[in-house]
Amino acid sequence: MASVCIHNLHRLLLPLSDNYSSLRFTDSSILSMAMALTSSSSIFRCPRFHVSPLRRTPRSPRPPSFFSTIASSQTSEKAGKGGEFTGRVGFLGLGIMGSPMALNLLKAGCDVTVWNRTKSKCDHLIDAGARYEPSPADVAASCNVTFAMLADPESAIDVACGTNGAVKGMGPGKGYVDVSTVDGTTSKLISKQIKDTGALFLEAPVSGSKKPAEDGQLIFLTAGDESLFQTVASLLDIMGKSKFYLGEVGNGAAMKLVVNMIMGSMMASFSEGILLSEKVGVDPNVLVEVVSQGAISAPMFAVKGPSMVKASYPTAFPLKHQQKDLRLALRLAESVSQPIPIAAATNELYKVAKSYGLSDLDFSAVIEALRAKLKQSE
Ligand SMILES: NC(=O)C1=CN([C@@H]2O[C@H](COP(=O)(O)OP(=O)(O)OC[C@H]3O[C@@H](n4cnc5c(N)ncnc54)[C@H](OP(=O)(O)O)[C@@H]3O)[C@@H](O)[C@H]2O)C=CC1
Ligand SMILES: O=CCCC(=O)O
Repeated sequence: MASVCIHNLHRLLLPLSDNYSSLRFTDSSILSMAMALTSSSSIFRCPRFHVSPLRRTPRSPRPPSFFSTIASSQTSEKAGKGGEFTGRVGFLGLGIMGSPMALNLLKAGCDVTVWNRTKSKCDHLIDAGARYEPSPADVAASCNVTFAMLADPESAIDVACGTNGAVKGMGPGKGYVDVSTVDGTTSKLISKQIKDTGALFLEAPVSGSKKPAEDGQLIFLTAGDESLFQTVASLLDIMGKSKFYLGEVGNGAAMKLVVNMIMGSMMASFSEGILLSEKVGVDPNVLVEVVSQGAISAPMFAVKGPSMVKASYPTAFPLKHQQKDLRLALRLAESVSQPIPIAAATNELYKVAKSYGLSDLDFSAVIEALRAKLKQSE
């Protein structure tokens, strides 16, 4: 098995090494990856990552999901309801995800107060009935529960703990729900500062992109104060289709990073496949169709594939955020001494894509990094 593994890794990684100056895979590094893969039977055993107690609480009946092909109009259950939560809801961070999430709360009848670093992004929500406060501290002070959807660990910490950060407005009886994708260390830091005020904390990163956010079809990966999870359950149900409670703070972040690590590698592999099919004269549109009918079918391939073939990358999940998540997943793996060679190579590819100025395009634009190198080699 070891020799097969070494051979395959060799074939996989050496071309990358040849094509990218930033990718340096030597025979010895490939050997150590292969040894890690073959000697670590834990890859095939139960993972060391425990998410106990785990509870998944899907809503019923479910409106159609983003990728569902079932036509249905069951979305009316969201309309006109603030759920069981009757307090004031704050929302910090109104980017691609935060904006539709806050809008869905408003549409459901919630009393929502918004803040965003770039104030103009609040305007359409204010028009839709939201209140506005000039700082995260003011939002937290005027609301019972405050959600935050920020770009990365640095901005999540700054908005929560910085000057005029949410912590300054928190206190007993309040709750802070961070739905940004960050690492566990960041989440624990924010949790501690929030809880030191007497307030409760829940991390709740989401699976699902722009369209699921618009459709209220996100998947929440929550951890932290279970009583806050119960308090905001009806709000999560407005914004999402299911929610998982995963125990202590850090488990939600870890789950999210593992999911996005897999997603980033899948997208990189899919990109290579599209380019190889083009190169050998096989219609990549047909490839997308074939993939969609087989065992490796995934909604992501079906949704992104056709536009990737047309070299169109309308941003749903910015490439810079995917690279951030790979970076954080590598750190997570490092913290438990687990080799993740595929994710490591994938991260290098996304870094190359960023260096080509693709950061703000959809993460499917990673194919352009491969395409550019292909052209250089021709
Ligand atoms: N897009 C997607 O498909 C998904 C994204 N996520 C995660 O959700 C989070 C948000 O993603 P998304 O909405 O796409 O990202 P965007 O880049 O569209 O929005 C980022 C938000 O963070 C704010 N922000 C950035 N830096 C700072 C700072 N230093 N101080 C204050 N505010 C700051 C931005 O404010 P401003 O408007 O002023 O720039 C904006 O509100 C990320 O962690 C991402 O990984 C999770 C699931 C899916
Ligand atoms: O973090 C981004 C996730 C995007 C998705 O789940 O489609």
